[in-house]
Amino acid sequence: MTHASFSDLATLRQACLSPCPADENAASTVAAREAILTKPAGSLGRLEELVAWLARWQRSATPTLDHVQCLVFAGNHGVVAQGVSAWPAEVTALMVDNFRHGGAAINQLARNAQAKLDVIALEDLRMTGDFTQVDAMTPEVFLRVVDAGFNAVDPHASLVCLGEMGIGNTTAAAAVALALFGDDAENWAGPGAGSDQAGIMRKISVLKAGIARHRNYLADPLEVARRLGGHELAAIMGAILAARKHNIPVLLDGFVCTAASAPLYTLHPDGLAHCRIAHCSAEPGHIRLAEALAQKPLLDLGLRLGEASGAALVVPLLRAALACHTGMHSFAEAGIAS
Ligand SMILES: Cc1cc2ncn([C@H]3O[C@H](COP(=O)(O)O)[C@@H](O)[C@H]3O)c2cc1C
Ligand SMILES: O=C(O)c1cccnc1
Repeated sequence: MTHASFSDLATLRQACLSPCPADENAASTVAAREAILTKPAGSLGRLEELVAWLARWQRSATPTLDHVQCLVFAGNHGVVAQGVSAWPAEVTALMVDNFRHGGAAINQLARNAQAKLDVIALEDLRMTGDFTQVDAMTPEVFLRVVDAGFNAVDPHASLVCLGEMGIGNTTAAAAVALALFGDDAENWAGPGAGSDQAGIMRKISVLKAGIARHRNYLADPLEVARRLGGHELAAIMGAILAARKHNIPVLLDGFVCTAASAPLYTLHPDGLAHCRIAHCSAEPGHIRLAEALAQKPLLDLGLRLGEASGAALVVPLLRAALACHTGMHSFAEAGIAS
């Protein structure tokens, strides 16, 4: 039995508007040690910044990666009825089974990262409402899935990798991005899991119809998430809030995961400071979305999968960064005049 964390939208909004501050002391202790290690200053590039980021959000000058949790949320989307995915909605449940039997890409990548994989199927994989016709979620369902995401985070994790599975969710993600950041629907619509040009054109029409239908409510990022998003996207938002509360840094995966996180940034500019975008998805809107969140994705490998695959791939990189930081000798220890 999980406990309810957000009893109403006002409580959730308050949590989003008051993210706890970083531990800058831990980050500066790490930076001070970085400066005396046997290398030219700054020569490990972003690896140095990543160790400081871990320290800042774990609130420890000696960050660890002992307990890495990969958390994949699954949900189904009513908007699939509009022909926006190359795949039928049934594939969501089949992939959840595949995750449970160890057969998906994320099973291999999580094991490779020495991470625990938790898969949460939301609302028994019932569909959201088709956002061209109705709200994707009622306030009750929205709060329930945000809660499910919040409660899925292991409070003892050293790092959480977030990801998703949900046929049709690149359309929900694009709708959220379009509502929050504007621009043309064409710039947020991509092939997702393999839509052809005709499928992308349908997606663009669906995005425009969704924005038109909900236009009077889109100034509020929580309404954007509730009306246009999805169960797994809302759960990702809840997980990000929980991670902040439990001092856990977060790796966001690709386009869908980043779009899910975006309402927290528009509600508070510091709301995603404990999160890093792990990689730049091949989904064309992702780089634009990362820029809107003032982030630079860590890897760019042309992945377009989701499932937390890109996030899990960054874990070995973080282990490498930590190994240098903790294992290297100082100039004094090595007898090198600096
Ligand atoms: C077999 C399979 C495995 C997947 N794993 C992740 N996705 C990814 O593709 C889906 C989104 O694309 P769209 O919006 O075009 O439906 C999501 O489930 C996402 O996680 C998959 C998709 C498929 C088909
Ligand atoms: O980057 C993503 O999140 C993505 C891309 C394609 C399909 N599903 C997810």
